[in-house]
Amino acid sequence: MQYISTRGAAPVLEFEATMLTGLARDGGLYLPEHVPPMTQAEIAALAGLSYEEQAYLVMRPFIGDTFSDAEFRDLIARAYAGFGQPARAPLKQLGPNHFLLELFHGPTLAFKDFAMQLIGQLFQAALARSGERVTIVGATSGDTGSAAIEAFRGLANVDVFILFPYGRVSDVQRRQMTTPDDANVHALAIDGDFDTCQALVKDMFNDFDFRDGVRLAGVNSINWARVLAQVVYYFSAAVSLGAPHRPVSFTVPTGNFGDIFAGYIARAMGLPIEKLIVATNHNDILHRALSSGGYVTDGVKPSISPSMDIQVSSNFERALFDAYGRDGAAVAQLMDELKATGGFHISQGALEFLREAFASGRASEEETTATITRIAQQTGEVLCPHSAVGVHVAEQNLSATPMVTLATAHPAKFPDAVEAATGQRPALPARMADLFDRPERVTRLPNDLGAVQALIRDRISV
Ligand SMILES: Cc1ncc(COP(=O)(O)O)c(C=O)c1O
Ligand SMILES: N[C@@H](CCOP(=O)(O)O)C(=O)O
Repeated sequence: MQYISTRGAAPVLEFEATMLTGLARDGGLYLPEHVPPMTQAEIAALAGLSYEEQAYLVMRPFIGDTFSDAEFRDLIARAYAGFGQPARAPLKQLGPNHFLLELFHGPTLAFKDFAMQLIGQLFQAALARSGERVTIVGATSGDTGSAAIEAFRGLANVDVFILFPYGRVSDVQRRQMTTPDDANVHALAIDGDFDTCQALVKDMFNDFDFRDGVRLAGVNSINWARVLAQVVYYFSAAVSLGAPHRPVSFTVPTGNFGDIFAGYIARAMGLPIEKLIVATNHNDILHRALSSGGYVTDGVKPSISPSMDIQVSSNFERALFDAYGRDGAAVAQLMDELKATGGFHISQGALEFLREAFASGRASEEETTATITRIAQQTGEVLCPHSAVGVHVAEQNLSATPMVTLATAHPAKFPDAVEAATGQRPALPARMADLFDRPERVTRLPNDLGAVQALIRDRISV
């Protein structure tokens, strides 16, 4: 299995190098050269298997000979052993044809754990073999950061630097990043928004002296392995609802487009997904782009679903690559235009391609709060604000096809928004009960590439 860049001008890589590289050297994102299909019989055979076995069967064709079969099975088992639910991703019924896929039972209470716990294992195995050390740098709007820290804390051959927007993550999210006391964990509060943090990370990857000097690695969803691990739960949910004999639709609370792009890969592998519905909060660039063809940034507005406060949605580039017939030069031109002018127009042909797979909707702040209130009253399920955005949009798109909405975080990560909607403050799990008593360790930095790079060099003594 070989991986190519969305901008067509970076080396073609095998799985291991793709995973350890993160962003391609031409600024693009890696994708498999061909998506390996699963037959109807292979999909049907997933029903009733453990999540771990489904994960092995779905991901195996993508990893080439990076790991032996036994090693890969073992790494998957280790990755999910710490999840609080035997089903890993339980499916709950919300309404007659509407289901909720709970993805928040991992160690940091968000869907990010599904991928991050696995790539933590894959990195450790690969680095143990090569004897290399890496510097992981990640941008977060709140959840990726804590998931990455949890997956890599305490490892001898990894330093992990997480850039989060100062004052724009919830208190629980911030403390999850600032309270681990491991020497290899570095939480950096940046003056700016998530897009600022993500741009700094990409700039570090595009500075080859720095990149090679510190042996930079990325664990944002620019890393293909992150997307791959998220493909699995689309299969697990769909087969439990009757796939491949019955199609299913998914609504996905969306920011950086990584999670929904994993659904797109599942669909490309042959999973009968009728529609993938992008659900945004009032940072609705993706909804506007799919509605009008204009992808135009207009500044990140804080919301009660802060993890989706994103305007420059990294993984949309992967979808554009397919929509433009895998023409890397065309994608590079769009991305240059985005950087220079803050937007671009999607061609009619590409837009039609995207609309065949994706639909979209948005939820206002009021609609999000009202959805948390109503669903708690009707079903007893307490949604986090991101999941509520998803449920609101899904409800506008219900049909005869079963709809699965992804519940992407635990409500206790966003207690203020949930309390405002339900009158009840959701409790953190017992293992996190002392989160607010632990001392915080964080460095505040301006939006200045040189300052961030200097700090990283200093901390790792390069
Ligand atoms: C809780 C939550 N929901 C939804 C999203 C959006 O997911 P994606 O960025 O993959 O579109 C995020 C951030 O990634 C998140 O943390
Ligand atoms: N919502 C994310 C933003 C980063 O997304 P990623 O999937 O590219 O890591 C977060 O919580 O940090």
